[in-house]
Amino acid sequence: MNGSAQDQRTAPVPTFQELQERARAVAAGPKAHGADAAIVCDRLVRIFSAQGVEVQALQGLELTIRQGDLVALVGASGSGKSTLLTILAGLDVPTAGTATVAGCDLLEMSPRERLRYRREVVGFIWQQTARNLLPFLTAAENIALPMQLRGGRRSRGAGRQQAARVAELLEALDIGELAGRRPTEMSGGQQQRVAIAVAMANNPPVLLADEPTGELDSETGASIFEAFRTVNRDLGATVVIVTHDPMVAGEVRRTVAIRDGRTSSEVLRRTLTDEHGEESVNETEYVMLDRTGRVQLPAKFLEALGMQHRVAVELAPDHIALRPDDLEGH
Ligand SMILES: Nc1ncnc2c1ncn2[C@@H]1O[C@H](COP(=O)(O)OP(=O)(O)OP(=O)(O)O)[C@@H](O)[C@H]1O
Repeated sequence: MNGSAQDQRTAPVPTFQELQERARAVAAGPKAHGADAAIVCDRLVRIFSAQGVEVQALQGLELTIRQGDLVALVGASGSGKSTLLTILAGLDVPTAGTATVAGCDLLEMSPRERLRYRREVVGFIWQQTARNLLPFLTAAENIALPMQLRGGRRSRGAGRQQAARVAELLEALDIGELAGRRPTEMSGGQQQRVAIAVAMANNPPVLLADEPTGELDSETGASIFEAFRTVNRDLGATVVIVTHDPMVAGEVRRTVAIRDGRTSSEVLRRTLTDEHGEESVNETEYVMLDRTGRVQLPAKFLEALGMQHRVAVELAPDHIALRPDDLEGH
């Protein structure tokens, strides 16, 4: 811009640096609860009725997952993990409560919006390797398919963009040599890595996986987990993995346990570096506190101290102490 044009300006145009500072200030300002979350579930309930019997698979589940997190969901068989995941995937609808994923309200979507949601907002990986890929297509064709189904107005260059995205995903997940192979020509682990690329084809902000390493040996499982880490770190997706695999649960920063259709406890892991540069992993276990003040204590803690029915509770300046009931029978 020349000098005379600058002189004619009435309001000064902010510099790039000023704009950056403003953006930082807005980002650092106060936020509503869950505003920066990828997933927020509030009092989520799912009741199934089968042959006149009602099963409460989710019983008021609360869960917040931040953008960019890599989270494992664990819990006993029948605790409600898959029910939660299928709701988050837009494949099932809760009976009550609210669930929001990447700003989409899962209870309010029209069928058309739900279809778009499943194609563009969440990627999903099933445990059964064969369920994730079409058997008559090669890996590269499987990865291109979600982009073709997304459709919209076909611009010139769309095909080139799709081919570039396929190449990008093949490289990011280190599966370039599988591009021309059909699922029957791949191992289970290779199929799952291709499945992760398929799920990420339309660059969804959230990736969900139900027992993705369930059919694989532990070494192959570790390579699949590495692929999830890549997707989380390099492609920026928030990743939620339902797993029984202790290796997976032990590697993520956050493990959320589900019990009887509710989030019951979680473990947060932080890597600490001491003054000698030695790294150690610090694990802290948390239990959920609901809005009425109820907490569900880990069964192993209760068993260790023989706590049942009633516990003595005492307020200290910085904590609440729970002790076995020493007046039992009174
Ligand atoms: N379609 C359905 N109809 C009836 N009951 C169902 C249905 N889906 C799930 N349930 C019931 O809901 C409860 C939770 O099931 P869910 O599959 O979510 O558990 P899970 O924690 O994923 O178990 P697993 O680890 O064995 O997969 C179980 O009691 C199950 O029998």
